[in-house]
Amino acid sequence: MDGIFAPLRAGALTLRALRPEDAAQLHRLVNDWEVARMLARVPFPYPRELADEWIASTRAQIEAGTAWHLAIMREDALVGCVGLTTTRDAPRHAELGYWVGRRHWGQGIGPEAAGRLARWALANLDLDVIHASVLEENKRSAAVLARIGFVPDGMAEQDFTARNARLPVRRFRAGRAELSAPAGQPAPEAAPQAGPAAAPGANLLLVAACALIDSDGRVLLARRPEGKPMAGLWEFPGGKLAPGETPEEALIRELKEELGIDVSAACLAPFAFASHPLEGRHLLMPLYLCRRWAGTVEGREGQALAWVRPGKLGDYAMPPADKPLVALLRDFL
Ligand SMILES: Nc1nc2c([nH]c(=O)n2[C@@H]2O[C@H](COP(=O)(O)OP(=O)(O)OP(=O)(O)O)[C@@H](O)[C@H]2O)c(=O)[nH]1
Repeated sequence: MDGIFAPLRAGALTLRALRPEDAAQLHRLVNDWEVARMLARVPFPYPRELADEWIASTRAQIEAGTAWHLAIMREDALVGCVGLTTTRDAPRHAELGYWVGRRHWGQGIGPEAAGRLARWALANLDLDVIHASVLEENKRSAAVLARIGFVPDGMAEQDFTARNARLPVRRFRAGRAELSAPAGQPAPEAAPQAGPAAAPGANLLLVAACALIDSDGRVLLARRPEGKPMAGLWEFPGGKLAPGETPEEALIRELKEELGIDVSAACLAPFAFASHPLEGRHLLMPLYLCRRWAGTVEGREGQALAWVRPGKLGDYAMPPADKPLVALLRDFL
């Protein structure tokens, strides 16, 4: 096992860091004109030593946090590679690419692997947009991107090493709105239609949230995990009100479930509220402050947590509804 990257499961596939011993298999798959001719930076013929060098460079990039090129494994066999590279001159943007060995084509490996890496990246890296380019003639790859949720983003040109030519490429892009549901699953629940007969407030989404403040005056933010709408954004812990619950009851329950702490209603001080359109509904979210709780704060649902100084809250990407709350908190604390 190597500790530089925790492998990702994608159906029957595993995406893991490339290892030196993958070089021979990788070389066999990529040293194929049908594969190399579609890839911008792959030479043909592909020298065997290049596989060693490239694998070493991918491991250095993962450690530096600049790119994640991963082996697509099915059982013990390497079947292709999928990669995501951060864009140096555009913060919060990255570029996705992948290839699958010819003998493994037509088995749904591309969408499964590329979709998983793209969703993981939006949830775990500081990104908002993922781009991808495919050679204009590469209809198969364009279809894979569309299936994952990528949308067309115009045309461009790129140098293709194996062809020794500059060729037209189709650009694609996807953000949280496009990638929030795993491939093949429906997008987040549709908003109920509030017709003329609907009860007042029927379109409201009631969410209670809490700014936990520690003894150093730092505020707790939690990162929305992969698979949820807006994955990767930071938010105040909390959640939707269950039927019949008060905001305080909902928060006490959510803070126990999400963070493993016990909070009493007397320690929840109402502070401000957010009122914002959200996915066809209208979010109404009271924000409480809490400085006293019992137990140790831990991410019970695998979510990343950060204790943030008020002056640094602006460095964390949060849902649009939270922006005014952050400004108020900064002034208050
Ligand atoms: N907890 C919390 N939710 C927020 C914040 N800002 C904001 O827009 N929201 C939105 O309010 C809703 C919170 O609901 P939730 O967290 O219980 O629900 P969920 O969709 O994540 O999952 P669930 O339905 O499985 O419980 C989400 O749509 C979330 O994006 C915030 O600061 N804290």
